[in-house]
Parts: sequence; C-alpha cells; structure tokens
Amino acid sequence: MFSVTCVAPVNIALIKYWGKRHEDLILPVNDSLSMTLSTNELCAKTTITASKSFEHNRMWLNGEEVSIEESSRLTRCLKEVRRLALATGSQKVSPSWKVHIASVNNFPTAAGLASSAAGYACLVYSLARLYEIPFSDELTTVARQGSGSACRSLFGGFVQWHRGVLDNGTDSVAKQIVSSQHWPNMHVLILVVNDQRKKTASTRGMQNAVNTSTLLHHRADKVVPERINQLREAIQNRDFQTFGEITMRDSNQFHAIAMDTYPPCVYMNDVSHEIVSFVHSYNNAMGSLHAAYTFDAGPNACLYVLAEHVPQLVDAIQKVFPSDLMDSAEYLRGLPISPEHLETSQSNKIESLGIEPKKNSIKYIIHTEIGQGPSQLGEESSLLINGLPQNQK
Ligand SMILES: Nc1ncnc2c1ncn2[C@@H]1O[C@H](COP(=O)(O)OP(=O)(O)OP(=O)(O)O)[C@@H](O)[C@H]1O
Ligand SMILES: C[C@@](O)(CCOP(=O)(O)OP(=O)(O)O)CC(=O)O
Repeated sequence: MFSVTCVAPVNIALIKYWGKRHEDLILPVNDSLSMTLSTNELCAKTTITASKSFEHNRMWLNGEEVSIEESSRLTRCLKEVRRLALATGSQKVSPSWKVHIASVNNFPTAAGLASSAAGYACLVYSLARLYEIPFSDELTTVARQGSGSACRSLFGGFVQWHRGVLDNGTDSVAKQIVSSQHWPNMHVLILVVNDQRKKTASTRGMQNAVNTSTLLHHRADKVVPERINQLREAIQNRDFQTFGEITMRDSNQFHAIAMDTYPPCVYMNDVSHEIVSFVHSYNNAMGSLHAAYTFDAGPNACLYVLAEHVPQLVDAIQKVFPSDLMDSAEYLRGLPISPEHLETSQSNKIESLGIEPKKNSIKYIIHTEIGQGPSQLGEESSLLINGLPQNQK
C-alpha cells in the first residue's frame, strides 16, 4: 500500500478565463493570468492511497463519498496521469492498481472561491507524486482537463495559462511568470458576501456566453492579448497602479460579458456593486490606487492590496460595511492585523468617503497573501487510514 498527501492553493484570476473552444479538452478562447494564494489560509488537501488489494477506485470529497465513474473530469484526470506514469513514472506504484482518494477544502466548496481549481490541482499533483512523475508542462494540461483554472494552481506567484492553438490542446499550458518572492508584500482580502453554492456554475455560464455574447469574442480577440502584455510588465515592475487598473477593468469586462449573455447571467449582487463603488471612492481619497477588486463567478470580492496598506483598508471597510460580528475571531480570518496599525490609520480621510454605512452586508473577511504552488505533506497529515477515511470501515 502506497500513500501520498499534498496541499494545493487557490488562484484568483486577474485576467479571467471565460469561454472554451473545446468543451471536453477544456481549451479556452483566451489566455488568462492569475495570482496564487497562500495555502495557509485557503487550500485543498488530498490523500491518495494505491493498493493491489483495492477492488474499485473510490473518492471522498469533504467526507462524503462521490462516484469517480460518474464524473468524466475525474475519470479523465486519472486516465491521463496514469498514461504519464507509464511513460515517465518510476513504476514503484503500478498504474494498474486501484486508488482511494480523500480530499477536503478548508473553505466553502463551489461558492465561487475557486475550489475546483485547488481541488483538481491537488488531485493531479498528488497522483504525480504517487507515481513519481517529474513535474512538466504536460502535468498542467492534465489539471486543465479537471477544471480549466486548475492548471494555474500548479504554480505559486503569478501564472499565465496560454490558450494554445493546437486542436489536441498539448500547447494549452500554464507557466509561472514570477514566483511569490518577486512581490512578497502582495496581500489579498476576500470579502465574503455569500458562501452558499452559486446558481450558475462557471462551466455552464461560460458555455452560454460563448454561444450568445458578441462582446466575449471581441474581448478574446482584441482586448485580452494587449492586457496580458501590459499586466505582465506591471508585475515585472511591481507597478501597483497599472496592476490594479487592469485587474479592475478586466473584472468589469468579465461581468459585462455575463450581462451580455442571453439570457443574462448575474453573478454580482447589490453588495458587490457597493464594494466596487467603495474601492473607487477609497482610492480617490488616498490619491492613488491602494486597492483593486476582482469578482469571479459569484458576489464575493477579492481585493488586492499591498501589506502596508492592509490595516487602513480594513479600517475603511469596517466603517463603510460595519458588522455586528466585527469583534469576533470568525469575522476577520487568516493573517492577523496589528491593532497599533489600525489606530494609526488615517481615519479622517476614510470618514470623508461620504458613503452611507451598510450594516452586516459582508459575512466575513479572509486576509491572505501571495503564495507558493502545491506541496507534499508527511504521513501524519494523511486523510486515509489503511485506505479509508477514519469514520469508515
Ligand atoms: N478538493 C477537491 N477535490 C476534487 N474536486 C473538487 C474539490 N473541491 C471541489 N471540487 C470539484 O469542483 C466542483 C466545484 O466547482 P465550481 O466551479 O462549481 O465551484 P468553485 O470552483 O468553488 O467556483 P469558481 O470556479 O467559479 O471559482 C465540486 O463540485 C467538485 O466537483
Ligand atoms: C470566473 C473564473 O473563476 C472561471 C473559472 O472557471 P472554471 O475553471 O471553474 O471552469 P471549468 O473549466 O468549466 O471547470 C475565471 C478564472 O478563474 O479565470
């Protein structure tokens, strides 16, 4: 019996992937660019055990057994990694043995917080460790076939998923632009407005958009190629002004495409729009960009902010979006914020934003930072004992 346990990060796109040119191979209509978040606050953790004696492939997601056979994406990932194992693996673990897989996310699943990205990246990375397959671009093409955005979670720092031009998808790979060390003070505040399952899954939403939105095709052909180059340069130069503006514009254009879909697909809600207005007013008051928002296929905001500006931004959020739970540990999760910093923040500027406070519209905030790619953990972290979750016989 052989077992490995790994963690993989969430990534949040700055230039969004939205639309496929091939459904099964998951080939996108445009390049996308993301930042990987630290696994300390948000991660998927997966244990895979292989044994000659297992009769079936089995999987447990957040403690519930799920059918691998019924999921074409899971089946495809397993098949593709086993193909790589036969070609380049060590053969210590036979690819013909059945596997038992357990995976947990330490944050809400399918709520627009990129659980599929972390989940499939973790699955593919763990399988690669199990079969001792050397890391290569090809591994990102396998994760891509689990969920498109998952290919970007195989790296830390800033990552570009190249759309590729080939019909078989072998050139549709993710590559790291720079590691997390390049811009280590890049922090993120995730403002959780709603952590319930979303109405229209990304897969379905982007299918409808490809079929009905003319704006989507303009964006893919004309807008994204230029934006990718500008954003890559901004990242190289650690230029937060350009970085922030491109990020916000791309989020806005992605949601404009959702609205241009027929019938329209609405992911942001009233609170999301209030957060957008707040960020623009806050930046105006600061005299330059101190925060940049992006929204995935849901109402939750992801704010990029440099570490030194976090206390002041949190202070402003608490003034404009006060919560009854503000003093509880559940409200501000993740990295701590020092109280002295909060006191010294320039509250006079923030008072003058002129926005009517909106009580209890943000459920909680996750404070995290740029992070590294997946990693393997020791045996003590295993989610399976003798191939089964602890509560199973
Ligand atoms: N840890 C995991 N291991 C394997 N698969 C996972 C894991 N977590 C999530 N998934 C898969 O991803 C699906 C959720 O994907 P979905 O795209 O609907 O939500 P999301 O990834 O949270 O949101 P978004 O991609 O819009 O940010 C789950 O139903 C499951 O099939
Ligand atoms: C809005 C997004 O988060 C969409 C992510 O879509 P998925 O990768 O979840 O879609 P599938 O490939 O169909 O599984 C933007 C992004 O992450 O680039």
